[in-house]
Amino acid sequence: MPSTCSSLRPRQEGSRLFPRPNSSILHVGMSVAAGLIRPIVICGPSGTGKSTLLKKLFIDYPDKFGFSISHTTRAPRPGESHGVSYHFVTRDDFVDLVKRDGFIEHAEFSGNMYGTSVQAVEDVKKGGKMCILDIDTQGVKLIKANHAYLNPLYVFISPPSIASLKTRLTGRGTESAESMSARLAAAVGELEYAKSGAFDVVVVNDDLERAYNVLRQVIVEGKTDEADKLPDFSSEA
Ligand SMILES: Nc1ncnc2c1ncn2[C@@H]1O[C@H](COP(=O)(O)OP(=O)(O)OP(=O)(O)O)[C@@H](O)[C@H]1O
Repeated sequence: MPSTCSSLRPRQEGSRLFPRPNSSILHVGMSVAAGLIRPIVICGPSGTGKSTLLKKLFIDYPDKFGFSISHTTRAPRPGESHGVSYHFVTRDDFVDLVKRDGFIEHAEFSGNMYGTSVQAVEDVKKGGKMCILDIDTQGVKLIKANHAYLNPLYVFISPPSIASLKTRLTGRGTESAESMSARLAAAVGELEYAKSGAFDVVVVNDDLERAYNVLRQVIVEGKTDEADKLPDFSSEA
């Protein structure tokens, strides 16, 4: 399926809708007019509400965001077409693109390779739209290390507390006890990474409408000064 730039997690296939300041770059709207559209990196612990927030954004602004097409080595399914659902490529071609550093991130699931290419992100930009990359901290580190020229705005979606994260993951009903522990353990590392100042903007997803409004102002209106502060999780860690 076409998706915004994706995190390539297995959940992407099927259920995931979205495969992720400095004062000179605050005005996304103005940047669009000037042809300087920045990709938006959205990152945050699993269960913090990234998909929920992005879904609202896409509904409210259907024309503002572009869809990047992922690469895969799996065979097309009925109804899927090349360059629309995915770029369907051979394993040799995929590996060749990996070697040429053509992927922002790539991963293998169930014997098939998937990747978000730099070209796919740039194609969205060329089309005059913002590409949202919903990726994990590993992906953020890869972009910073290898593809910093993409110059994204790094947005961290934070839970109000680790306890609330646990409640949301439980409420979503998608996780086994084992997966829940793994996600919560990963969250601690992700929050530490956010604390290091890796993100331009933090949005605390406490009340959904409030958080959505902050995210909307940051992404659509370029008002990064409306963003939140990272909560202090030290009493919970
Ligand atoms: N502000 C909020 N208040 C309460 N519940 C919320 C809020 N935002 C999202 N949720 C709920 O929390 C659960 C997790 O949200 P969601 O699936 O959007 O998280 P996610 O960050 O995209 O997770 P993953 O990275 O695992 O895909 C969902 O059941 C969602 O309805």
